[in-house]
Parts: sequence; structure tokens; C-alpha cells
Amino acid sequence: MAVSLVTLLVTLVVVPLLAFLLLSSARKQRADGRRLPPSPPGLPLLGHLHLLGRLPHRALRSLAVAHGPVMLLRLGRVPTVVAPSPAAAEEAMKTRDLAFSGRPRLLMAERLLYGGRDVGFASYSEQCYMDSRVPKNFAESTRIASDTRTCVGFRFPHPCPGNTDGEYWRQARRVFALHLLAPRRVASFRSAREREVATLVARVRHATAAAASGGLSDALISYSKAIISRAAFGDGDYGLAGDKDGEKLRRVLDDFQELVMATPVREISPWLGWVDTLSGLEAKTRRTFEALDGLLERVIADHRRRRVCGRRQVLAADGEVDDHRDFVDVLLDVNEMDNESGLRLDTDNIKAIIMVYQWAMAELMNHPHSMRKLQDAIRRVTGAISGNVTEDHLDGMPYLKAVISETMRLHAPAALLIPRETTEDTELLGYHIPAHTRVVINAWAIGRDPAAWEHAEEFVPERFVTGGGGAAVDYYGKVGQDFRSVPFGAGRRGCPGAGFAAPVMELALANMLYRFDWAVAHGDGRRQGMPSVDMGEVFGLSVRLKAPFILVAKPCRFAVLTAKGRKLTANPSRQKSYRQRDLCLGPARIFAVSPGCRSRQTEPFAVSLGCGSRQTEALCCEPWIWHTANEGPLP
Ligand code: HEM
Repeated sequence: MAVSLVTLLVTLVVVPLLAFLLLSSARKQRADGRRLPPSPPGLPLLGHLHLLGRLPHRALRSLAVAHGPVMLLRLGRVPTVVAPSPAAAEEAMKTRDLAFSGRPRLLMAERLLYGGRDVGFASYSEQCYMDSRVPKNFAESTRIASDTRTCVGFRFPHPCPGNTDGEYWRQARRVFALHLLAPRRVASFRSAREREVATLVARVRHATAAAASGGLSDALISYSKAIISRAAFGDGDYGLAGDKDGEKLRRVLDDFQELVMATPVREISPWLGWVDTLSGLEAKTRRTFEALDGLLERVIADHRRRRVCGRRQVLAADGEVDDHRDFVDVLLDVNEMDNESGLRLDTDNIKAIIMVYQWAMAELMNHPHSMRKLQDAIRRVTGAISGNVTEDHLDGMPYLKAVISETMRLHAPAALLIPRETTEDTELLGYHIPAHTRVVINAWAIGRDPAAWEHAEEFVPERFVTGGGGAAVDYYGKVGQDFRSVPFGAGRRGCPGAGFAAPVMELALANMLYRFDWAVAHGDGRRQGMPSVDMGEVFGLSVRLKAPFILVAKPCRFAVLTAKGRKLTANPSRQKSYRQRDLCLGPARIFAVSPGCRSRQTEPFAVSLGCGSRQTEALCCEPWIWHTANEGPLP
């Protein structure tokens, strides 16, 4: 009895105490006399994992308030430095970019992404596979991922000749930048984007007509997925076997997103690896890998078949021949490498775009003044004749860009970016950071740093518009220059897809606000005085809204105002179908009023006739005449 009591005492008190003291002394430890960043007390085995809670980006910010602008944490076995301020981010991603440009080996990423063969997770400085092992199936991918002697690198687009010091990543990144995401190629997907946004509008209209107000989220997912998969895979209608409405694929993609950043117990303590089998993580990982692998196989086989049959060529707007190739075509051109490509399904990018859209809508619903200002701007620039916002209109909408920039400042979709790893001994804000330390950049906290932003917690898009209504700060173009907001990261590992994502996000938001007015569906029991949309969060690879909000779309009615006696010139053939009225009614929202009503403006402009309601009231100013369509926006 006495022995077991002593054993118990030693187990419960002395061991944790010793471990605690060890960890505390590790805090003060100096590496070669150099100063390590401060670190809070941790626990044996877990280190500081338990401090992260369910919303790590918030927990890390609170820890930073207590421990300073750089912290050293131990997440399980992994030493991790956290950079929560613009100054730390700038030093890590600009001044010492090279030293901070590694990516850690993440077990799940390696297993799901063909041994980690993806640009985003590629090692920067490690060797490529010496034995050219390319996993052919899940079992092999798992074996390679867990072989700690193998340095998991890449051999795309050329087989790696040996120790090439990040050669794979460099090559793959070059292909991304030059061939896949170059401005010319992004522009070549314009018609696909505009086609998809028209489908999105039609789906939302249909959902509204059918009083199915919850369809927005589904429609948005289809929209982003369609654009990215059109660009990546072309026009083929790819899906999983027996999955007519795409539901199965959606679930697999969700699982993929959740799994790729999961930390299996095996990664923290290899001897507890069996817990992953018992918890079902193992089986889920296998299922997800196999489903996506099968899909990719089909896509690549299809493209190879098409290449044999000859390539389609179309004439681009500038008169040059556009070969209309998608990402797979380009990759196959760069290297005839079929399923050994570094191609990934880009589910994280799809999600990021949707997240920005949803956060923007949530913020706009909670800030009706900004919503109205943005709608006015969009409708003024687009007018009633176009029927749709096209990419030509976007340049004239600085406030739209400002709203998206402000949304990403407050809600960086990848709140902690993609983890990095130091490639050599280095420094951060005067602290020593040893080689192979994991680096977490808290983009969420940086965007809300009160030292960098006035009213940092508030949604104020105006801060991104220069000169009182002039041009918007060229935010996407500034990636890597302004470290007060870093939703796309920066430096050599920064996101090369910002230019691709920008028109996708802008076009969707602009069209949704042009064509519809929005209201939050009631009945959710929210008390008066509370924001319309609950901004609670759930953490994942991207931070999303905790409570999905349901919006009701009310299609807008437009009238076109022309100077008295003048005919509409924009679309004369349609003139006959408009009912011409000479009405003067009460106040309505009028766009382009200045100099508008009083001056003799001859250009038609859009007026919303009380979106969604029949009590149409519109201000009629002499000498204007109403031309109204009976319903819906003018074609
Ligand atoms: C709103 C949309 C998007 C957001 C917020 C976003 C964000 C990010 C972030 C935070 C990183 C890590 C940056 C770093 O470590 O400094 C990243 C990397 C990356 N992104 Fe994006 N991204 C988006 C869309 C896209 C799109 C549409 C593509 C491609 C079609 C793309 C391709 C990539 C690639 C290839 C990397 C890895 C770069 C490397 O490690 O060298 N992203 N993205």
C-alpha cells in the first residue's frame, strides 16, 4: 500500500513538477548565450498545446499581450515561434525572408498530398527524394511520410538530380507564377468567371423565387469551385462516381480541408499513434485520399486523351490565338508527367474565396451604411443597361476593393497563414531563433493591431480609399509591401494566387449587391440592439462564421432615366418593351444624383425602385422621364 502511495505521489506530483521546472528553465535557457524569445509555462508532453483552445488565433493574441511581440511555444514536441505583430511579420517575410521560408513537414499534408508534393507545403531547403520515390497509392504515401530518414521533397517538373536545395519548390513556384497565375492567363479565364457569375445570379434568383433563402451558401460554393476547377481542369464535368448533385464531393473536400491541417496524436507522441486508428482518423484519411486520387486520375487521363486528339484554339479579344488551356494542360506541357504532377485540388483556395465573401456579407449586413454606399457605387458604375457587373466595371469601384480589403484585414481566411519553418539559425526582433523552428504568423492579430490601425476592431472600409473617394489602395498589388495586413502572406512563400482570387471575389460580391438587396432572415431569436449577424468564429484551415446566417435575397427593379425627349441609345432594340411613364412619386434611392437630377445628364443611370417591394416610389425630377421594365433588371 505504502509503495503504491509513493508511486502515485511520484507520478502525480513529482514528475509533472520536475517537467514543469524543466520547461520553465528551458524558457530562460540561452542558446550559445543568445536570447531566446520568452515563453509561458507549459505542461509535460503537451507543452503549450492546451493554451491554444478552440480559437488559437485569439489565444495567441492574448498570450502576445502578456509575453511580448515574439513568443516561443512548444506545441507537443514542436518548438514554435509566434509572430503576432506587423514588425515581426515584416522581419520574417521581408528582411529575413530566406531564413523563414521553409515549410514544416506536416504528417497529414504529406499523406494527403502525395508525400507533401504541393507547392504550398514544399520544403524550401531540403533535398529532393534521392531515390525518386513517388507514391503511387495511399499506403506508399503513408510509408514515405513516416520515413523520417527521407527528406520529403519534390521532383516536379524535372526529376530531381539529388541535393538541389529546394529546387523542386523553385521550379514549381515558377510554373505557378509564369504559366498558371500570370496576369495574361488569369485574364484568359475572364469569360469563365463571367459565365459562372451569371449562373450564380440565376441560382440565387431561382432560390429566391422558390422562397428557398438558404441556397446562397451552396450557390457560392458552386461558383468558386466552378471557377477554380474550370481554370484547373477545364470544362469537363468532373465528380465522384454516383454523386449526381456534387454532395459527396463537397463532403470529401470538407474532410480534406479539415484533415490537411489536423495534428494527429502520432505527430505529438509517436508511441500513441494507435489513438489515431481508434479515433477513426486513419480510416477517414485513407477514404479522403482515395476519393480525391481517383478524381485526379480521371482528370489527367481525360486531358491526355484530349491532347492526343488535338487542342482547341480560340481567338482572344486582342486578336491573338488563345489556346484555351487549363492548368492541367499547362502542367502536362511543362512536363509530360501525368499523375506525378504537383497539382493539388486547391480546396483551401476555394474555401478562402468563399470565406472572404461570407465575412464581407456579414460585415455589410451589420453595417447598413457601408452596404448602401457600396450598392450605390456598384449600381452607379454599372448602370441599368448592362444587366450584370462585368470585369470592365470593376476598375471604377474603389469602394468595392476597399470593402474586400477591410474584410480580409479583420478576417484573414488563413488566420495563422500556412506554417513556416526556419531554414537556418536566425533572429526575430533581436531574439535568437534556431534552425528548424516552426513559425506561426498570426495574420488575424496583425490585421487588428491597435498600434497599426485606428479603431482596429471596427469595420471601416474607408480606410482603404485614398483621397476622400479617389482610388482604392491597390491592395492586392501591395501584397508584400504593407505588413499591417497580411492575408496572403508575403515574400517568397507568399500567395501567388492573389491576382487570381481578386476578380473572383470582386465579381461575385458586386453582382450579388447589384442584382439583389439583402436582409437577414428573422426568427433566429436575436435580441434588439444586437448585430444582425452573429460574428462568432470557428477555427480551421480557414476561420469561418460559427452560426451560418441565412440571408433573403430581394431582386432589384431598375428604371432607366434619360433626359426628356431623348432616346435610350444603349440598347435601342429593347426600347419598345419598356413602359414609358411620366410619373413623379415620392423619394427613392437614386444613383448618380450628383450632378444628376439638376444637371442635364444624358447618360442613363440606374435607379432602384424599392428592391423587392411593389410600393415603388421614385423621385422624378424634371426634366427626366422614367423608362421602366415591368420586372427585374433591364436585360
Ligand atoms: C482569398 C483567396 C486566397 C487567400 C486568402 C490565400 C492565402 C494564402 C496564404 C496565407 C498562403 C501562405 C502564404 C505564406 O506562407 O506567406 C498562400 C499560399 C499559396 N497560395 Fe493562396 N490564397 C488564396 C487564393 C489562392 C488561389 C486562388 C491560388 C491558386 C489558384 C492560390 C495559390 C497558392 C499557392 C500555390 C501557395 C503556396 C505558395 C508557396 O508556398 O510558395 N491561393 N495562400
